[in-house]
Amino acid sequence: MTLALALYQPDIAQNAGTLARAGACLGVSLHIIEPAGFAVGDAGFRRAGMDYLDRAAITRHASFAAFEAWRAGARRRLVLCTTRGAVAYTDFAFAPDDVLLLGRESAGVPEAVHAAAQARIVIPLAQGARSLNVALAGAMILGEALRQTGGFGASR
Ligand SMILES: C[S@@+](CC[C@H](N)C(=O)[O-])C[C@H]1O[C@@H](n2cnc3c(N)ncnc32)[C@H](O)[C@@H]1O
Repeated sequence: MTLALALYQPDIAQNAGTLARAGACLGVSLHIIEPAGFAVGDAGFRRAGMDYLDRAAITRHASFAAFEAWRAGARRRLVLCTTRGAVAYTDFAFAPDDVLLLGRESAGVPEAVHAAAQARIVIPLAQGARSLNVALAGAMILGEALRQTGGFGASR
């Protein structure tokens, strides 16, 4: 089993498409927790994902509850990437089957989702900076998780 990315109610098709392409290139599945602010057939999603979307493993979950039901069945840990994280991502010990959850561009995740995660990790930022673009944050954290777990070059 390999790492997975999950997007909580993403607002911006281009960000989700960028992460779908990253997932396809790096052998990582992508879970989209609905409702999203765009249809998965959206032109911006397809433009960002390009032909890599044909190779992407994308699962759409109708709600956070549905996503949690899948995750419970799969027995996978939920690692929330959040500007309110307690642990720097470089100090966190990733497991090869972790699910890395990214929040919504406009609002992150609600408290209940924050509380449901087994870990909350942060990319420490310069003083006064609020947050990174979600696709960039996802790429940085996924890169570290793949490095730690020997996941580069593996397939799903
Ligand atoms: C644009 S940010 C959301 C901003 C939102 N106002 C908030 O405070 O959560 C979108 C998502 O990118 C990820 N992200 C952005 N910057 C991050 C950071 N420094 N550390 C960890 N995750 C980050 C988080 O998953 C976040 O929910």
